[in-house]
Amino acid sequence: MQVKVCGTTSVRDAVLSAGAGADALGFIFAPVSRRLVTPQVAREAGLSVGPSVARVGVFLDQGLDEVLRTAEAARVSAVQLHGRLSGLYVTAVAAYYPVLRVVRPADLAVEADMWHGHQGVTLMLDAPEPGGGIPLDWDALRPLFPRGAWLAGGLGAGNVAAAMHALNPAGVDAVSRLESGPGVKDPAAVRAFVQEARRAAQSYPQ
Ligand SMILES: O=C(O)c1ccccc1NCC(=O)[C@H](O)[C@H](O)COP(=O)(O)O
Repeated sequence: MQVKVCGTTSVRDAVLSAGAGADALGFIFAPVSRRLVTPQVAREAGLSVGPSVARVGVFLDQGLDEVLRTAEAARVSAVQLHGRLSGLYVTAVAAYYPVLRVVRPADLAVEADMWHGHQGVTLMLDAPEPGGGIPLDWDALRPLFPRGAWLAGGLGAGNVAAAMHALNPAGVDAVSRLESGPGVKDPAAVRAFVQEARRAAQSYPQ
């Protein structure tokens, strides 16, 4: 079970999240985000935590060229793709990086079929508004949730165990509930989130 802390905007927060035990850090390169980070800062932050922590570049409806150039400049180890994207586009990115393909509940069944058995693409179920802090209806999604998929959407220390119990995801991801302000991590909230996710993973192993 993997734990990703998203919306990293500084070396300080990268070190904090890695120190708390996060497996992956998210760096958001979507201009609409209040957690936008430059490739240079993301690269520096990635270097500050070492290679055992995955560095995930996060994009929303951006051109293929922009995604690949930004990912290269930031030296990320994986790419997370939000938005209305064709299968061809996702496959093209997956030729270069492991992909977390983010889907909304309404698209879950179709996308799960599309990517079933594709080694380089992992699904992440998220709320319709990324980074919005709104949890999904986990019980309603239980029959649809694919094995091996990740879960995001309004997760924090207070609810990650219940979400994992309901859906048994392969990874969890969060941002809003881990912040003291947009793009600034709350150290206690980050530590508690990682700790609770680990505790829940021991109670409900994959
Ligand atoms: O968080 C953002 O500002 C954001 C903007 C545009 C695309 C993606 C974004 N975040 C991606 C994430 O991976 C978030 O962690 C995920 O959506 C969950 O967010 P939250 O519900 O706030 O925990």
